[in-house]
Amino acid sequence: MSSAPPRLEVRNLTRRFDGQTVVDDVSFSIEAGQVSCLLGPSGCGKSTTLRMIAGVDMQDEGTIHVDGKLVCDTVFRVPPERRAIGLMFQDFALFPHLTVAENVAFGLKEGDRTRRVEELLERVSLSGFGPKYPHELSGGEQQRVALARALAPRPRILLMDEPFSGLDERLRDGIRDDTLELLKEEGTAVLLVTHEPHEAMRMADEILLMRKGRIVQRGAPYNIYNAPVDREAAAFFSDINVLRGTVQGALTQTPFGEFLTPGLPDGTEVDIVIRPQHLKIDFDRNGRGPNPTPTDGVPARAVVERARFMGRESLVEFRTDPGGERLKATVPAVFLPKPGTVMWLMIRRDRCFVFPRRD
Ligand SMILES: Nc1ncnc2c1ncn2[C@@H]1O[C@H](COP(=O)(O)OP(=O)(O)OP(=O)(O)O)[C@@H](O)[C@H]1O
Repeated sequence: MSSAPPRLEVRNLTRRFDGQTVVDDVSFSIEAGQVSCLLGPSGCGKSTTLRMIAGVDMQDEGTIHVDGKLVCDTVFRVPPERRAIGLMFQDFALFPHLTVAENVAFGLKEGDRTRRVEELLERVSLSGFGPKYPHELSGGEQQRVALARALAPRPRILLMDEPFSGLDERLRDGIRDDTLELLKEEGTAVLLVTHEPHEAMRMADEILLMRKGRIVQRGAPYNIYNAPVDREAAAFFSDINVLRGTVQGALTQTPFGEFLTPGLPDGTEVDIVIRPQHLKIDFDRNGRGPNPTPTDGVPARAVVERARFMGRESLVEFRTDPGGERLKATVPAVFLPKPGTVMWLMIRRDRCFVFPRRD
């Protein structure tokens, strides 16, 4: 392991507006070549965090270091233009009166300017676009120019705030992948802000899940998705089903049999959370369902309320009978049973998360 300090290190960053704490003791670091994603719902403090790192807003508490050098604390402050930090925001605002080449060259000194502009335009597949003006380009092309412009001065860190949200959905995944490839090649440390879990999963080496000004969980996309820290974190990434129950003797009774809920005192109310893709659907066999198994527990009888085809999968909504619990299941195929059809559901026990209820 290298002993070099992280490219970006944020420690105990706090920001208050009108007595309200909107960024609350946030700490994280990003290595060169790493893409980290601040993910969270609207208003949780993502952009404010970014603005403090960029230097256009100032924290009430905490420090920011770049390559081990202090860039900002509550007294000392390197101005934004001397932080070697590139910015790319949603409305990437190319200068309309400058050509594509002039836009990309904007932050560059004389010298290898022409070569760097050509190199970057080629890299974002826009060779030959140099003399054009922004209004002659599609949204996706403009976004690629904005990326080239942001990377041209070889920033040590690139801050991106919802950079893809203005784009046509069909273009987005391709542009995200191309962007990621270029960022990795350049070795820039990237902090990307988004409220879209899909975007974070696609782009990030590490996700920093933010809520009400705090980072509630951090980790690789796989870990965040498969080991959410609480019910809200699970629900942020997909629809969820919640089975409610009460702990009795380290067990909780559900329509799918007993669940082990060790370590929780008797009487604790728990939510057992399962994603729709981890419900298994089986047919009714003259009033009988499949046999119980250790991995899937006891089957529960359920009646179809509604089934919809979603393109990549079918979403079937059930109501357990007896019990009346609403449950959603997805199937990666066309599966559209009629409302009123009796079926049986089982749940992958290894895919369930148990959380003490908070509300
Ligand atoms: N200059 C300001 N003055 C007062 N309140 C502010 C200011 N800037 C942000 N806020 C408040 O701080 C909170 C966090 O805002 P911020 O823009 O950081 O959230 P966000 O997570 O980026 O949301 P979004 O995804 O909608 O941009 C919000 O409640 C916002 O209204």
